[in-house]
Amino acid sequence: MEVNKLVLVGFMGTGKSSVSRELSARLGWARLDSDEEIVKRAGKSISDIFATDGEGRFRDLESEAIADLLNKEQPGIIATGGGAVLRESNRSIMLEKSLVVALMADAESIIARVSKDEERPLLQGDARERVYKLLEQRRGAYDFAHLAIDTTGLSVQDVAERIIACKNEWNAPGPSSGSGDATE
Ligand SMILES: Nc1ncnc2c1ncn2[C@@H]1O[C@H](COP(=O)(O)OP(=O)(O)OP(=O)(O)O)[C@@H](O)[C@H]1O
Ligand SMILES: O=C(O)C1=C[C@@H](O)[C@@H](O)[C@H](O)C1
Ligand SMILES: [Mg+2]
Repeated sequence: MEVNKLVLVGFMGTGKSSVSRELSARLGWARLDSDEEIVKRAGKSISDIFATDGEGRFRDLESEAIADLLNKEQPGIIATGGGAVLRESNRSIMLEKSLVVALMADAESIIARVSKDEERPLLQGDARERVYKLLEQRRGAYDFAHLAIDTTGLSVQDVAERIIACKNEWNAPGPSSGSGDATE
């Protein structure tokens, strides 16, 4: 069966939200974002959820949002929060229901990208130090994805093009369809 969901996973600032917008425009698929869904459902910002309800509550809302978005009938691109991969239940539903793409970038690119806005509670304080520490803690956390793309030095458009090429290859009929090692 042809894949009709793409899930983007990756550390903060690797471009999941931006690339999902580009993919949605090119494929005509719905653009869904677990962070945005959580904010909509909770009626408050991610920083407020962390501050008033705690990270555990945020993670529960995140798991619910991811499952609900993946269970929609319509084709879609789902950008996930940077920590969505931490729960095994999230990883398994993503792998079951979609083509999972991990976006990567080197630490300095991530720092440059995330310093443009303040909406990341886990990077409060010294963002540079926090990025290096969290990247170390999450080493390997995104390796479960079906494919990985290093976005360092690539534009959002370049990344979207590569993902579409991989999706088409994944769907293509043939002996290696869907089972080959598409990891870049
Ligand atoms: N390939 C890229 N090259 C340069 N800048 C980029 C690239 N991808 C994203 N950006 C910029 O980096 C910033 C963060 O991107 P984005 O919000 O898409 O990341 P994210 O992975 O969704 O982060 P989060 O996990 O925190 O939601 C934005 O300002 C975006 O314009
Ligand atoms: O990496 C993380 O744990 C997070 C990333 C963001 O997308 C948000 O989901 C939230 O700030 C937590
Ligand atoms: Mg995002």
